[in-house]
Amino acid sequence: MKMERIEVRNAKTDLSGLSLEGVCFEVAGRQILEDLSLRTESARIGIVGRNGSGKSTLSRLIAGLIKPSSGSILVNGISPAKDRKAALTEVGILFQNPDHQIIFPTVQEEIAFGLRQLGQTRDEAAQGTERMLARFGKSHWIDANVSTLSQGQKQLLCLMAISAMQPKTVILDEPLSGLDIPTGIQLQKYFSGYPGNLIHITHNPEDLREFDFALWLEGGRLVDFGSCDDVLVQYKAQMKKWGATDDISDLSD
Ligand SMILES: Nc1ncnc2c1ncn2[C@@H]1O[C@H](COP(=O)(O)OP(=O)(O)OP(=O)(O)O)[C@@H](O)[C@H]1O
Repeated sequence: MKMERIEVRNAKTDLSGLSLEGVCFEVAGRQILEDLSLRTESARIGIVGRNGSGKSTLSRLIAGLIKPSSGSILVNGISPAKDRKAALTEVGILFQNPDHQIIFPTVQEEIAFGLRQLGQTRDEAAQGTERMLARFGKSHWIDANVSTLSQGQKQLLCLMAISAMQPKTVILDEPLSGLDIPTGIQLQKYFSGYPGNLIHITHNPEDLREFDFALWLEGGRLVDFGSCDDVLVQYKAQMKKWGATDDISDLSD
């Protein structure tokens, strides 16, 4: 168990990558995350851990959607919860369930909204939306009502909406888990070529094949972090061990 180690890959500054310093998160008197500290400049960060270990909560903190109860979080040198304007270009998040993300009734509005948030005019946002749809071969979706899309298609819409904004860091909160195999492979291919940084939450170590850094959460605490290969070897061994027990009451709470 390594709890307090700080990694500085390339002891420069906080201006690139992810930095957590004593991050705690509490809700309704319950400690969800406890004293998370690490620093990395890796462009590909995986987050693993069992159900309920705090992965989604950490991803929302990193995206700045919620604030830590104590401690600080920097993504590429900015505090996403404090500097919401800068966060728009620094960090985007793709949720597991697209219904938690989509807020507009039509495809056009959903993609254009993010671009308007970045300060683009209505015309610029409309052009950016058309370009993004064309890039994914979905120009015919422009006037589609979101309710007519399947889950996988909605996930692709969320991906296009995020990609249009080109954030430096994209957080993937298990976005592939509800998709059919070809769609999952295609999205994974798209992400592996993403020019910015990726933070990928997953239960499947296979998703992190090309990743260089991983952190492992259990019960809201950091069990391990560092080289992805090293962390995943330990993680897989422990998951197998826990999976081999018959005690179903031992499921994470
Ligand atoms: N707003 C909240 N109020 C109360 N409890 C919460 C809240 N948000 C999260 N939790 C609790 O915090 C713990 C961590 O939840 P979180 O969703 O971050 O875990 P996770 O690792 O993403 O789980 P999964 O892999 O199942 O998606 C869970 O026990 C959850 O019930």
